[in-house]
Amino acid sequence: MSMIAAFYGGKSILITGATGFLGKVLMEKLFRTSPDLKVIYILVRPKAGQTLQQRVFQILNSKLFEKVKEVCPNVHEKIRAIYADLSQNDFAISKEDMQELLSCTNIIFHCAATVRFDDTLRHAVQLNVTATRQLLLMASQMPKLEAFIHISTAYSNCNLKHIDEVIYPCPVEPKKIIDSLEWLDDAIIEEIAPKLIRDWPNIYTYTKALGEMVVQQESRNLNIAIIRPSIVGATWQEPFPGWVDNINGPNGLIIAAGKGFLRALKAAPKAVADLIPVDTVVNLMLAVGWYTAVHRPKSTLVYHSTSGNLNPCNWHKMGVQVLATFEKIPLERAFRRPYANFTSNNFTSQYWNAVSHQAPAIIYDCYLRLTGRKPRMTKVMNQILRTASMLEYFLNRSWEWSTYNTEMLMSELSPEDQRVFNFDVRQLNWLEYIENYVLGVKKYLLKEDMAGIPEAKQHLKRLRNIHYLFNTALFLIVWRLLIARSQMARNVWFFIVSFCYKFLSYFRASSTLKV
Ligand SMILES: CCCCCCCCCCCCCCCCCCCCCCCC(=O)SCCNC(=O)CCNC(=O)[C@H](O)C(C)(C)COP(=O)(O)OP(=O)(O)OC[C@H]1O[C@@H](n2cnc3c(N)ncnc32)[C@H](O)[C@@H]1OP(=O)(O)O
Ligand SMILES: NC(=O)C1=CN([C@@H]2O[C@H](COP(=O)(O)OP(=O)(O)OC[C@H]3O[C@@H](n4cnc5c(N)ncnc54)[C@H](OP(=O)(O)O)[C@@H]3O)[C@@H](O)[C@H]2O)C=CC1
Repeated sequence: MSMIAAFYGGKSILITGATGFLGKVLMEKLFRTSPDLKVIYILVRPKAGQTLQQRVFQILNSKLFEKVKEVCPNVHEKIRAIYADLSQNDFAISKEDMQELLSCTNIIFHCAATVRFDDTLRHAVQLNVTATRQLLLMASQMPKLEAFIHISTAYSNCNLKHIDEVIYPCPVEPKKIIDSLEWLDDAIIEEIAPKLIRDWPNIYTYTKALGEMVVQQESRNLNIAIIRPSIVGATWQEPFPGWVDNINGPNGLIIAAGKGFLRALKAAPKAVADLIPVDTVVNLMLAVGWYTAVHRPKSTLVYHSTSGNLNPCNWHKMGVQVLATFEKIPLERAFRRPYANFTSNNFTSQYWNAVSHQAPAIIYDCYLRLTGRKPRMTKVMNQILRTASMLEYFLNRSWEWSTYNTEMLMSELSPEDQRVFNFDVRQLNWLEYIENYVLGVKKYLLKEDMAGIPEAKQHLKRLRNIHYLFNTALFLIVWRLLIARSQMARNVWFFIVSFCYKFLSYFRASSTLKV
């Protein structure tokens, strides 16, 4: 019997960010392995014209939850959506709901955050810092609380090269920043933001670092742990391989590459691609929840959920495997044939951007204009390039994350728990994982039908022929122009033609002799 699964039985669990990528997989695993848990409270806001109930209904009726319905048929009754907006005071939770949360919660998983790299400092601080402080305050008023698990990111200290499982201090106290945001106006905040974030690459990683500091400062006598995942990718094994549902991180780039929009990337081919499957992160979270509640470590432990030091893969290997999968299972209606060119050189990268991205987009837009349609490719391309440039920082560096606590926890688990809550990334086969990942992007994110693969392959063949035709025509035009204008080009041309003629004559003569 799994000790961890048994631990969550009968428990009331509060999850923030349950409608997000990580949150959904966490709920799924909890319901599947501990169907006898009491209730999962989720803090949700209405979104995109959907009420809380509609949002929950949509999640529970998605493919991700198919297995859950078999083991926990009354899952609808065990999930309690509470209206909350984490950017508001007291999260705008009603008094009754707050009372229930305070008196019943046993475990908190705090996943909610803004993960946009370019969010405003005000909003990112509200979500990633102030909301964490507010939740800790609530936690301190929960008599039944056994553990508070805070989800940070492995990149919260990406201004360092080697990162240990400790909380690093930030140059400016989070409290000072929270206080100053109350009276500074938005224009001034945006002006001082670059000075505040110093050597952090973006507001997201900076505010996640502040969030960790808040956890350390406001922990009181709570049982807290921090988990730092690196780049969270599709599911590895559970509930099925390749599940993914948003375009963050690698997903958007995989689509852009598969559709042939993105054919070159400023990335160091040998840099470590520190991806971690979402189910691995969730298994670690549940194991940490159990360990923190049962063993009550004296201090706040930090756990790295990373792959680089145990089972490294680099961007080159990843790119090659992504392309190999697109050969077998192409995406539909590609703009160009998928191709990957990784370069860390500024000049080469700009060259590829002009030749491989901007020029084809402009040519295609001209074609759209000529055929009476609205041009759109340049806009799409600029958006993709903007996204790629936002991710560049992470694609051109490698970090070393120590994993002592994570490995210690692994050794504390029973063999059964090591199997059910497997977070040993050494067992991950990258080639198989990436293939399933790409397949998952096609099936679950783009919702493309597998029956369309022969047509997609046919389309790629047509694109290849157009490519050859275009290149030949371009070559001939350039050459013709050169010959018309330059004596030297004419000389070279005559030399090549006479050389070919002589070679052919010799070849013909020698083959006649043999006969
Ligand atoms: C040779 C090239 C091909 C290579 C082929 C092989 C592939 C190789 C393997 C794959 C490489 C993978 C590289 C991944 C690198 C990932 C590094 C991530 C680093 C993580 C650090 C920390 C990790 C975390 O802790 S948290 C989660 C990370 N957070 C994010 O990922 C959020 C990032 N996104 C943003 O901040 C914004 O979306 C932003 C700033 C990029 C764009 O904002 P903007 O307001 O301009 O646009 P949006 O409204 O958000 O979107 C507009 C438009 O763009 C599409 N889009 C959004 N994000 C992405 C994306 N990541 N990739 C591609 N496209 C994206 C979005 O769908 C919208 O499209 P519409 O059609 O207009 O709806
Ligand atoms: N994805 C990744 O690669 C990584 C993620 N992480 C961390 O993991 C955690 C989860 O990330 P992930 O699931 O990918 O992110 P998502 O963007 O998928 O999910 C974010 C969640 O936070 C919720 N949220 C955001 N703002 C509010 C608000 N004002 N009120 C209530 N809820 C809000 C969202 O709700 P709604 O659905 O309403 O928007 C959503 O449920 C984050 O803390 C992130 O920093 C760490 C490393 C890597």
